Amino acid sequence: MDTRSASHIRIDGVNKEFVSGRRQVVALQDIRLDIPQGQFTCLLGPSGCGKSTLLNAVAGFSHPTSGTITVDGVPVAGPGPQRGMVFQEYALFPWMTVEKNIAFGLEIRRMPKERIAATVEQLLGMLALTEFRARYPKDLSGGMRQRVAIARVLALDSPIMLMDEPFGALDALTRRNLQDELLRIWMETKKTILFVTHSIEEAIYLADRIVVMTYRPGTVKRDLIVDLPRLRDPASAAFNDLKRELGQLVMEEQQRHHIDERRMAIVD
Ligand SMILES: Nc1ncnc2c1ncn2[C@@H]1O[C@H](COP(=O)(O)OP(=O)(O)OP(=O)(O)O)[C@@H](O)[C@H]1O
Repeated sequence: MDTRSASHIRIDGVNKEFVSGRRQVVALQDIRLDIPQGQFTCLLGPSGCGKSTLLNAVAGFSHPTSGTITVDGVPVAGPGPQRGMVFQEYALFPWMTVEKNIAFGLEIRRMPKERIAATVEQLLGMLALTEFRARYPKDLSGGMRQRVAIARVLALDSPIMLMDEPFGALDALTRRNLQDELLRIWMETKKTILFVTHSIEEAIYLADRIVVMTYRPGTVKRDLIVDLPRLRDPASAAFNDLKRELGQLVMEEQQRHHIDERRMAIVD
């Protein structure tokens, strides 16, 4: 797979405001992040701190109110082939089989049939889906559906993968299996990954770097490098030290969230 193309993300002074009714929400305020090629970065924080807003802006689905986002120096003006997105809800076509779902993006790109077949074959193997190739999404477990969603993005060979709580709806065991698969794929392909989660453990297990965000306005509260060797052991002392430190930071923001909700209930 070609991973040499564009994949350095630069987020420079990004602000995003939403107006809903009488209220103005500052979802992002002055976000500055430089994400080098091949880095696995997790955006961590409680609900409402702007993680999805930032990811959607990098994807090009929505535009910042001000500031710029570039990929290898080129401003993001909309969705683009170098940025693949995996959502929490597996965005599969229910009327297509597993292999058709994986092939779809390649057919749109008019890739030659033999190359599509070879790519689909490789991905079915990589994600342990070969024996489920003829099934429809409704006949798959949540974990398998998410595997198909990941395979679909990998098929397009985007050098950047944007993942919005992709394992949030899965049970603990399936989640850990998919985390391990994602790590293996990332090590093989060296894609740049920007991954949203509100799970502290998931962030420490996966990331090279964790960016903790504040609740309203969404700013960078802490930006740290995780230098524990992989595969990481959630039972180790170093893992738990970091978990405690991050837990404290996230808790502070969660409390601000609760206070804000109570205040709004009184105002309403
Ligand atoms: N389209 C919108 N219109 C108005 N406000 C919005 C809109 N999208 C997001 N917001 C607000 O912006 C803030 C950030 O939302 P966002 O969804 O990015 O947070 P998040 O950290 O991803 O939370 P979650 O984990 O719940 O998805 C929230 O206060 C949210 O209510």
